[in-house]
Amino acid sequence: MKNKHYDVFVIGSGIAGQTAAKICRENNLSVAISDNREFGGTCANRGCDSKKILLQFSELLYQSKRLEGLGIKKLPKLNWKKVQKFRRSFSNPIPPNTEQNLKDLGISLYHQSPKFISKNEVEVEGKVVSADHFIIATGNIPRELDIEGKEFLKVSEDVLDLKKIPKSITFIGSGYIAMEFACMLATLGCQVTIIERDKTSLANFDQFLVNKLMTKMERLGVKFIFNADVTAVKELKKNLKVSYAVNGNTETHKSRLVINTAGRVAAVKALQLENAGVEVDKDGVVVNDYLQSKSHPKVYACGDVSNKSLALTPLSGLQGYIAGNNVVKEKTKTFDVPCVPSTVFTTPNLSSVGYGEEEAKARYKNIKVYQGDASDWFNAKKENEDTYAYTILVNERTDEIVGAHILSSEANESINVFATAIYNKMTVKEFKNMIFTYPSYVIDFKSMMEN
Ligand SMILES: Cc1cc2nc3c(=O)[nH]c(=O)nc-3n(C[C@H](O)[C@H](O)[C@H](O)COP(=O)(O)OP(=O)(O)OC[C@H]3O[C@@H](n4cnc5c(N)ncnc54)[C@H](O)[C@@H]3O)c2cc1C
Ligand SMILES: NC(=O)c1ccc[n+]([C@@H]2O[C@H](COP(=O)([O-])OP(=O)(O)OC[C@H]3O[C@@H](n4cnc5c(N)ncnc54)[C@H](O)[C@@H]3O)[C@@H](O)[C@H]2O)c1
Repeated sequence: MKNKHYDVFVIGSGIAGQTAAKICRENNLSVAISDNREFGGTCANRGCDSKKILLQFSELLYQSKRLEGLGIKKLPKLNWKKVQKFRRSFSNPIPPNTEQNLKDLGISLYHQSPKFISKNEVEVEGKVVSADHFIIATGNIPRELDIEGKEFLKVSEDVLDLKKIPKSITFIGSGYIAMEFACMLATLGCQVTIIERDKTSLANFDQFLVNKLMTKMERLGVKFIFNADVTAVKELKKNLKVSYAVNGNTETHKSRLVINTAGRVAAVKALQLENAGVEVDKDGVVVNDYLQSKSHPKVYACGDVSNKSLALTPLSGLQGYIAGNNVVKEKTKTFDVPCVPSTVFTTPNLSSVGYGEEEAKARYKNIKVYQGDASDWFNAKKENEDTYAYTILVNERTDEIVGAHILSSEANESINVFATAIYNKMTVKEFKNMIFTYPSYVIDFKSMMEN
């Protein structure tokens, strides 16, 4: 077996791995990167970007439906084949372009999963490769459900790649992925059912808003089944039959497709990390604030696969930046969870930044909660949209805004204004002193913070 040595060996070519690899290379370290799938990672190949491209078509149809009879005479018709062709025009070039870009920087590429064979060596493509540092950036993969018939389950990337809109679909779990796809497919005429083990959807989000979102989704035709444990999937002639336990009874539901959206776990199995003594817990590779493996400091982990991540693209990029810099110069940067806005791209969007109500109440003595339904405000009415609501949290002692949660058709953009405000510790008074464009959703934020 041939031997090779690099200063740094990066595993995974998503945003985290690429960012770290480039920083190391820019600092003249010899760098290799491996991926056992197409280069470029989840977000660009089979996640955020593909999803947003598809969603804009269902959103356009939804907007047209809202305005049907108010000026829209005929609803647009979708050519799904063309929609998919358009989506692929973004995702197909990602792997070759990513590879070329990395090669141009002088980074060596491997197209296989490495296996650790000692603390500083992996076996990959028939070679034993040693490195001074390893950076694990292998991301997350769907959590396998250990149920009868699990081989019939599809996952999120199959939904992104649908050749046609199915007549019916069932999602197991109602987190980000299921809720986003459910809105898209229901709008496109698919019968959507969500089977969730918990008593609610999106348990980490503001439940006042989640309840309004679920009511809206029910109006779109989505059926929710809560407190249900899926036990089996069976193949019928045309459909799949899902069996689930609810209130001590076994019930069944039939649909054309069943999607496992019951969460994602760190992709570490193939790496044989036990041979390097790298500790892993239920959230991923156990790292310290420098993103160094706690049990093996020459190994770093960044992005979704680290146990300090929130599986979001901007955070994975940030962690890649921190890990790369710490490899170049030890202990130069630490990861403190920053103020992270996130959006569930549902209909309407559910966006959130800062503390939730419970967290804020636990952290501060007195919290002012501005909460309400804004569906009769101008912005919603002009779109004939029936769902628009908010929860904004303010530390009463300092008047600082500490959390904002918005359910609106464009919250994915406007939440960034609250992200800026919270990051800069703005008070309500300071926020209200700002001039915003009119008419806009952002200017409504001032009115939301009235008594
Ligand atoms: C459907 C979907 C929609 C999403 N939408 C959003 C969104 O709208 N906004 C947002 O912020 N986040 C979104 N996310 C999450 C976001 O995609 C991830 O947080 C982000 O891509 C993680 O980046 P990463 O570099 O850590 O990992 P990844 O991008 O997953 O990269 C890991 C890479 O490692 C490779 N790999 C895995 N195992 C091995 C191995 N053994 N050997 C070699 N290589 C390996 C993989 O093939 C992959 O290329 C979405 C995720 C999904 C699934
Ligand atoms: N817009 C975005 O930013 C975006 C979009 C998609 C994904 N992501 C990231 O990817 C991560 C993974 O998303 P996800 O939707 O797969 O997971 P998730 O963790 O958000 O949701 C999983 C859901 O499945 C439920 N569940 C778990 N086991 C179950 C079972 N056996 N039966 C029924 N329900 C079960 C959970 O209670 C939970 O509600 C997210 O946490 C997020 O960080 C982000």
